[in-house]
Amino acid sequence: MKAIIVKNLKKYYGAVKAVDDISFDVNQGEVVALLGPNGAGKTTTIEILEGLRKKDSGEIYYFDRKVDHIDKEIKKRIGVQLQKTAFFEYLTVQETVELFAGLYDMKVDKKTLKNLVELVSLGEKAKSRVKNLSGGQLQRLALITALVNEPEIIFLDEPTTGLDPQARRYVWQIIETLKKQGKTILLTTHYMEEAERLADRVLIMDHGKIIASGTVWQLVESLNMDSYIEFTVDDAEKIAELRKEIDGMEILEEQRAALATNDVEETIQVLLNRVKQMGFQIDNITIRRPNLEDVFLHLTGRYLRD
Ligand SMILES: Nc1ncnc2c1ncn2[C@@H]1O[C@H](COP(=O)(O)OP(=O)(O)OP(=O)(O)O)[C@@H](O)[C@H]1O
Repeated sequence: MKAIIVKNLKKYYGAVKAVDDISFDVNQGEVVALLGPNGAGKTTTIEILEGLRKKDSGEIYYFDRKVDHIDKEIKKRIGVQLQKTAFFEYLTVQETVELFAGLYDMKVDKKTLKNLVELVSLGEKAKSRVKNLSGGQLQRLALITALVNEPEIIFLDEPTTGLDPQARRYVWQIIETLKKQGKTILLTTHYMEEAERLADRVLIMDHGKIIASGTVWQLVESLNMDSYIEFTVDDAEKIAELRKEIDGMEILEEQRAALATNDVEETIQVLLNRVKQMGFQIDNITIRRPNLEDVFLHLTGRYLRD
């Protein structure tokens, strides 16, 4: 049984095709990431599935049942973390969890409450007021609100946006724990590392469309490139000059470039020879495997991180 099936989903805002005829499914127990830049249509998609926005057209199935609107029955089985959650500053963590449980007509007993706050490592903060929490702690509290009703499917809209690397890793560990518990998770992100680390399957979205999907491995394999050579040049003009000379070279930032290749040795030799002839130097040469960023660049000609 599929947890979710989406067929030909559309949502336009005037001329903006926020979601433009997308189809996908999510298996039970699977973690699927909707990966794409700002404005790709990720939030619109997920909020339609949560019942927070109306679709223009298309079909949605939950647990193999076609649903025309997201009814109570479904809402009991899904957990929702919005991109931004507003909390009451003067409530404590514990009171906030109780409040959210109340929205589901549920009362959380002491044990469940303890389990929830400990899952997101807020045990010591249970009696602290929301206004005294850090950004990372608030984000973890927002995660709890998606879990209070013990859902089978969890929607996470950009669960780590704005967090520092350490706080981000913390949230990733929690999501991995939920995955181990067998939860089905659909998350949105514009961080390729997040999709690479958490997702069983990635749906790459751009301009309202799913432009590629598969496991990270499948997506990266589709590039047909073994390696990327990256290097820096201490002069932005020279890097542009070099790009004209070398096929397949991409400028990453002003002074950094990447070159896709299936033959590292030969490509490095060609590169070094050319650079020598042109009379300058390259530094910081690294060789790495292709990643989702390269896939996005290959498909759209743009960088995901921009
Ligand atoms: N309520 C709305 N009214 C008009 N346009 C909207 C509305 N909501 C979203 N859009 C537009 O639809 C497009 C998709 O937006 P959406 O928020 O779904 O993208 P996203 O991929 O989630 O991006 P982000 O990461 O910034 O949230 C954008 O062009 C956005 O401006």
